[in-house]
Amino acid sequence: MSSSDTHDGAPKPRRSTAGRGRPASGRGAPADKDIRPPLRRVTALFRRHRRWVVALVAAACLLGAVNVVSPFLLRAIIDRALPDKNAALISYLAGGMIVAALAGAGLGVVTTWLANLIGQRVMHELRVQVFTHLQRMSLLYYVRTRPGELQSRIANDVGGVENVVANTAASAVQNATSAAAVGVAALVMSWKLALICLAVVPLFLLAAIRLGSQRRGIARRRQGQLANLTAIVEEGLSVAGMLLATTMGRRAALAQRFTTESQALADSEMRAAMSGKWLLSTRRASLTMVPAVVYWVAGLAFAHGAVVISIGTAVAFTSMLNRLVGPASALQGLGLQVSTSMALFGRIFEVLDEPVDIVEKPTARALPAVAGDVRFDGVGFRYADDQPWTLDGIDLHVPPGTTTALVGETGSGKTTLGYLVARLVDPGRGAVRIDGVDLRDLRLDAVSGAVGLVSQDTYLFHDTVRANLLFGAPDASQEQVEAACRAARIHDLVVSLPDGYDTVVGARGHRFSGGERQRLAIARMILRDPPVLVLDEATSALDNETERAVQAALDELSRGRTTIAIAHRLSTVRHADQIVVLDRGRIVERGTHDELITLGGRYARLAAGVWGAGPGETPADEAAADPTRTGVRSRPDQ
Ligand SMILES: Nc1ncnc2c1ncn2[C@@H]1O[C@H](COP(=O)(O)OP(=O)(O)OP(=O)(O)O)[C@@H](O)[C@H]1O
Repeated sequence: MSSSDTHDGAPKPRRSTAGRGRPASGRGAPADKDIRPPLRRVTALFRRHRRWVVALVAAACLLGAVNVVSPFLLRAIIDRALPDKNAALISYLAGGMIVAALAGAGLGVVTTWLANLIGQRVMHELRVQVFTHLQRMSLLYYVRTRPGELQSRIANDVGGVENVVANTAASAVQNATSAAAVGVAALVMSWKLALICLAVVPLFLLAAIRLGSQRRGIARRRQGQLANLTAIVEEGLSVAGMLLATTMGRRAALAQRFTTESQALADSEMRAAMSGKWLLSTRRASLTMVPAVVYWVAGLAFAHGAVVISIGTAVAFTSMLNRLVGPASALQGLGLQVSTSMALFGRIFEVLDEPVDIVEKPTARALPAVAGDVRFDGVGFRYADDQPWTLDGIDLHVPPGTTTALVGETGSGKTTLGYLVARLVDPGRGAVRIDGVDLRDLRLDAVSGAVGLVSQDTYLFHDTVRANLLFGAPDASQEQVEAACRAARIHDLVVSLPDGYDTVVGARGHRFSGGERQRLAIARMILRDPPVLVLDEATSALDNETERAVQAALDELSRGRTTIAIAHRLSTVRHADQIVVLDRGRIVERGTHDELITLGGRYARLAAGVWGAGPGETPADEAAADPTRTGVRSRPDQ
């Protein structure tokens, strides 16, 4: 289970900072960067399936042998059975050719089946490996990775390799063994003729090598362009992207970007399809010319009264060479496909090599009964080594069951502090502890079981209300689901819908209003029941009734839990056991509302500016406060 399991909602994206820190491959790596992996690494993927690989090679060798039997039988028919007019021998030899053809067909099916089996298993494992590796990546990785890039790596790159491995592995093995068998049989039949024919092989190899590197370059570019296209689709054809493009009048510009990328992709596809076609055609033509040379040499010798080879050998030899044309062409084509797939493997390994920054120690422990005591001991954090500290010298104690409200100007580090509690990021200095245990010494599922994060950007899957609610607590009963929804003040609304709890929430939950989505997220967290809660209150203005419903739901959720709230509501702050004021990553004030108002410092100024709150105010004054509360925090990117 990942540490983000209890996190309700996707952490806020940061357009402005996406480029900072270590560049990730995912952030639009140059499309033509050479990332060819070592062959050893690719073959290692197949090692687990070596028994099947041995079976495949055995079947293919058998197929190759069966395929060269017929020319020998043909030679015997022409040179022996026909001159002797031996009917029995003719039937016997022709029957043998029919059996060989049938056996060849059967073995062809077996090799195809085996190759697909191996290919699909390897690709399935690779796909799962990429997905699970990416799942372990931290929040920061996702912030800096372009949307759509990872989908492209899994769908286009693994899919591309899959196509090559599964579909052409069979013909690779079949053709290689067939070509080898034909070579051996040709030497046995007439070594002189065979040597003449084999002389052209090095030329083919040279051509194949040159074409291979050309193809790899094209493949790398093409995959990069595919990723670009996927990213544009992901960004432009989502609810948020469509809204942005429409309201900003950028639909045409987006379509133009898509058109340009699509055209570039079409050009690459064209180049890929045509690369080396002339070379290939010339080579195929020269192969088909070889039989003419055989008849020429044998014919001239025969015309001059010398019998170099028998007519049967000449016919059988050329029929065997015909069997070489197919495999040789296929092999050269395969060489190109292998080059292409190596480029794709390179892109896949690049993702697999991305280091995981939030790791679980081998000695990590569980946390059986969590009291919910949260402590920051001298915590410092920065998003990259070359950046200033976002948080510094943070010493904070949040006793079990109490509420701490974080307030401060925008960019002061409140959200980052919340991320540290949920171990979405690790501190650079000091330690964050729950019940006295450093989060880095806990198992990741212990952290996600202990800390729940409700962010303002509620994330719901495109699934039913029930499935979304059960995401964090799959074993919860219908009664528990309903109780959670009642507590979150959303049950009545859900049951009033025609499909009730089976209503599909739509992409990212857009079938529901912002306030309803928040309450669904709160119900989901109530079901999950974490002892520690990080609450990022929404800044968006809700109407009074929704506001009250959300507030009641939040109160219900926080009850009995250690709550660290990034607070925007006066009620949250006023009732907090402790208010912590952050300024440029440092705690500058702490105390209760009344204490801090009396102090007359930064909090007092902030409270007066945002809520109009002054000394001695009662909670009832809240109703008169500015409901938008935008002064504390504004997010240009939301
Ligand atoms: N992924 C990131 N990479 C680099 N810098 C970041 C990243 N996320 C946040 N920051 C920076 O860290 C600082 C603190 O950000 P944080 O989101 O914690 O502040 P905040 O108090 O929650 O602000 P707001 O109220 O606007 O949400 C800001 O200067 C911000 O630009």
